[in-house]
Amino acid sequence: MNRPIDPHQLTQAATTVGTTEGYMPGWGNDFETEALPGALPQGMNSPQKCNYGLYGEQLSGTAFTATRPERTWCYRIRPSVKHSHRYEKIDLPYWKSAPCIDPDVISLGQYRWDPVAHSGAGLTWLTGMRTMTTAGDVNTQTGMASHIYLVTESMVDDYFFSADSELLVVPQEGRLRFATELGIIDVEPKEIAILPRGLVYRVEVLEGPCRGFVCENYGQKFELPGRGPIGANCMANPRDFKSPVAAFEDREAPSTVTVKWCGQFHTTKIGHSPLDVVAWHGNYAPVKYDLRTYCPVGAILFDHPDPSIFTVLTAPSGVPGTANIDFVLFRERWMVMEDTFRPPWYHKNIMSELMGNIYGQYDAKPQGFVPGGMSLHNMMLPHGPDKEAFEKASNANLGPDKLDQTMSFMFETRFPQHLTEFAAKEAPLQDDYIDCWTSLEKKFDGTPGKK
Ligand SMILES: O=C(O)Cc1cc(O)ccc1O
Ligand SMILES: [Fe+2]
Repeated sequence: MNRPIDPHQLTQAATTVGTTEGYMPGWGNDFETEALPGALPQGMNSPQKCNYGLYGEQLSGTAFTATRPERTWCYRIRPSVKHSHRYEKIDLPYWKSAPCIDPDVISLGQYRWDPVAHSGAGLTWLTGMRTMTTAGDVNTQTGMASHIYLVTESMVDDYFFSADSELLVVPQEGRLRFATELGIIDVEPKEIAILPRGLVYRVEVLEGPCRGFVCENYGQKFELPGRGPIGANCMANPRDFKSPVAAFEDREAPSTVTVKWCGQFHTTKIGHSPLDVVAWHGNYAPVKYDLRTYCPVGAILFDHPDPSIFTVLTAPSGVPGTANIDFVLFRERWMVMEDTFRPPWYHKNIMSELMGNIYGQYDAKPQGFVPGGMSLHNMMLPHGPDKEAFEKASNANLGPDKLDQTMSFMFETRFPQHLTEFAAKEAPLQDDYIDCWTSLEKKFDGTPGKK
């Protein structure tokens, strides 16, 4: 059942200069937005009485004392404490958290999956989340989980927030709406969304069925990577990230709020929509980004750079230069390098590489890594182009060549990734994946010259 939000129940801030279709541009800006005139206090955060009888409430995504605190002030119909009746534990058996190490599952290896198929069962954002890998430890706020979501049904009077993580959502099929406390974000394939830790939302199906990938980041928030010698432009540009304008519901209805907290799920009943923030200001907000605006920079004479050149966002681990997670995008681009083996080289990496295909063909794996599919090349395990890609690239005529109609991505983490039981036993794992390298033959015969 698809029940998108009823626009008559929702009061959204008027689009103003600097906004596009209900979104405000800029990564990490200090935004201000109000859905009713004068709802936002000016010049201070906590007036003795807020206009319209609203309650002021701060949502902090960083420690109060962080160097650059990230927080948002919300002016809402009811404070969030009104939402917290007793919590009851519930089971969402397919949504796992680290540490989740199953002794019967081997994670050491190279793995690839076909797209997880829709089952025909009605699944929501909560019941349709399928964890593939976990890394680190949710209790120490390190590492991540990767998930596939299969969503066919809207949440109706049901709301969710994750105290454990921010969620990076990468749609591959269908259109979703995130109706959040801070406004509405719609996403479709070739776009991404980030839902900050602690933010309450409801997920609706705008066009189903919906499938996609989620990186659940237990650690420090994603940020734009330092650009170094690349300078101020190209890659992901700050203005292409969009946060929603304020939108609220004043609706009394028996509802539930489910909370993910230290890897467990609890639910509580409330009597109204918690999406009741009439105005807000701050720099801790959900955001969407169109991957087509990512401007790739690469080698323009010879050789193949490290994939970090395609980093869209990075989540620091505390060790400088060593990310908890890098989100890396392999998109359409020109290949122009002279006398160069152009696809990814063979390699082993201390970081572990979880990849997903959004659409098209990935250059190192022309077959088998299909849209909706995933692969995992875990810590220090060798991988690289399959036989077909190797032969083609070693013998190609090296004119300028456009890699067209292609978008794959990588969640790369400093921690080893552990397969869930679902990934190892239920998801469509390709048993023959490692055979893609079997037929690479020895070409060395002791004589110099190119073979
Ligand atoms: O393994 C992969 O396909 C991802 C990747 C791409 C690349 O261009 C260089 C290194 C790398 O790990
Ligand atoms: Fe790799």
